[in-house]
Amino acid sequence: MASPSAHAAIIDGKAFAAGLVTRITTAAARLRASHGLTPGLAVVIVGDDPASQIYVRNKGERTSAAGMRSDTHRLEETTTQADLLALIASLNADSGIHGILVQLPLPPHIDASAVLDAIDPDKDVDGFHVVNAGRLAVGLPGLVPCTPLGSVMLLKDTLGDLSGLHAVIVGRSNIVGKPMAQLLLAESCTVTVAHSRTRDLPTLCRTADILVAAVGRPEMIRGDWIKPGATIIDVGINRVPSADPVKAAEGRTRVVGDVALAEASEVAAHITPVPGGVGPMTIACLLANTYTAACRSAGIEPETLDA
Ligand SMILES: Nc1nc(=O)c2c([nH]1)NC[C@@H]1CN(c3ccc(C(=O)N[C@@H](CCC(=O)O)C(=O)O)cc3)C=[N+]21
Repeated sequence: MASPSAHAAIIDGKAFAAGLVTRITTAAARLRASHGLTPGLAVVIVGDDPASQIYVRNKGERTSAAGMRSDTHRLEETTTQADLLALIASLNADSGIHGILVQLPLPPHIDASAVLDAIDPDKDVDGFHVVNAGRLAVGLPGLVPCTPLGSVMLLKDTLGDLSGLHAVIVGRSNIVGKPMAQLLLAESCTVTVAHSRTRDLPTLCRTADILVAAVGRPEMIRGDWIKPGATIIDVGINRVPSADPVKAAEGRTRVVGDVALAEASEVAAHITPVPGGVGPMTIACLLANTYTAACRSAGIEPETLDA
């Protein structure tokens, strides 16, 4: 069998996230020793979507392991918007809670943006509040959405200075695509945001030095869409039937990204895998934002968490 002509380096998000969590844990311990302050995160989940339950449990365990307070509020699927808003008001007023995360998606009878915008922006560790979106857009300090924040950390660790590089972001969501565009603009990239109406997406993607895939379509981005030597950030987490037909018939699944990893690896210089790439960075950045929010609540300058 012919050996592949080139092979991308895998960007090990899981290892980078582990290092970041260690630095956060150390910084949080120092904050407790110096100021008697323990960062506290409240996670609110409405309903019992199994994937959301796993993610929320995971997050609670990580928060506690980092020496922070973790409260999980599990509400029934039928919870009213008024009850959810009342809980958020009480968490906003709780001085022991520095971060509030309302797990998405919310049930259809609840207006998600009304709920997100009810969170105190200074406790909005997801960075989804309209005030934090505005702060990011104009370059003011605020809280930055975790997935884009973690993705840019990986890019800077891999490439160093990003200035002048052409970044193509596929996906224009408020939680990934748009904030990712703002962060990469702040790094002086030339940024193009593509979406479902973009014409000739493969040709556009081939102009990208940095390609960010955040569309939620399994393996949509193929090897021949990629510029040789590009760096690929795959934000997608898609559950698909197992590659093994026997296991698939038993209902077993696997997780794949928005990028066809094996094909893309033949062309790109660097690529984040799924799993083990951006996902672990999202959780690490949630802890980082909780630490940052706790420091700011007390007027303390957060320690640098850079590698
Ligand atoms: N308010 C809110 N904030 C969120 O940040 C948020 C949310 N709602 N709703 C759900 C999504 C999903 N999400 C993930 C984060 C990390 C992994 C992760 O670490 N995944 C691992 C394991 C993947 C697997 O095997 O399932 C990996 O990529 O390596 C996955 C999913 C955060 N979300």
